[in-house]
Amino acid sequence: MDRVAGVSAFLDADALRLAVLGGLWTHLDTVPTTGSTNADLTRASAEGAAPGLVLASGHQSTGRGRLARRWEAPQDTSIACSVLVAPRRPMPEWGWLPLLVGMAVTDGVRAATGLDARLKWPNDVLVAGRKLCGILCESVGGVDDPRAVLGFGINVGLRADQLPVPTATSTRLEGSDVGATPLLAAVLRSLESWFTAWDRGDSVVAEYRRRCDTIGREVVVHLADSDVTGEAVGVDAGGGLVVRTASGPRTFVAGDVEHLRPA
Ligand SMILES: O=C(O)CCCC[C@@H]1SC[C@@H]2NC(=O)N[C@@H]21
Repeated sequence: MDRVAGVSAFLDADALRLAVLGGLWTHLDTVPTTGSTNADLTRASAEGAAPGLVLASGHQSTGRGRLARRWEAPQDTSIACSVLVAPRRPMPEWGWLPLLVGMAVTDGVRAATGLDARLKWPNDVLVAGRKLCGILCESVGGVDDPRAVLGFGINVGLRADQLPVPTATSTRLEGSDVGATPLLAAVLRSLESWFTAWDRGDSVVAEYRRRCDTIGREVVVHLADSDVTGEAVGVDAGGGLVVRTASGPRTFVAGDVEHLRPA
């Protein structure tokens, strides 16, 4: 399904424009419902839209998750948002993009709700150990004009019986009555600063480490065909997790990480 134009009662487009447009974000739309905001911006990019575009919705009928999973929530219970960017960093460093979004969501949630949001590598935003946000970044455009769609979904008003899995949570369930509009504005402002800093070549590793509960812990990295145990010691220039294992350091660019104990 394509996006349905109209006024979203959940996300106030005028207030969001006032709060975030003017720098990196150049154009912002909200819609009550759509298929997938990532799909919409992928299409918009192919049709010539300029980077800086933001699309947010209170509902998706075919929301995309990682590993070809679905990402869905009842109408106006979860923020679905995607932004179109044109990173200048070399592509091998684009593994940082989902990490930057995770940092921005962590900071935005903390600023707008006061909740103690933390990161699990690469980009799981957790509150009280439960997942508040899903992030999906996709490369679009050609070799001459590479771009990325950065998509994130933040659970806001979901009740316990509406959670997709028991390990998920929402700002409401964690005790915050924050509205979707101020929360999204805080996340977009933070994403602008983290993306801009990283894109001009600043190191953001120390700031990522400060927000991340994975580094400094004993972890198990679950791979398709094996499990690797060791101490997570850092994140490299490509966004990969560096783990000190019994057989030496290894870097993982993907994998499901389980936290064991503090190292
Ligand atoms: O599997 C995950 O954890 C990632 C979920 C990403 C969901 C967001 S919601 C906005 C954007 N549009 C999509 O279709 N997916 C992402």
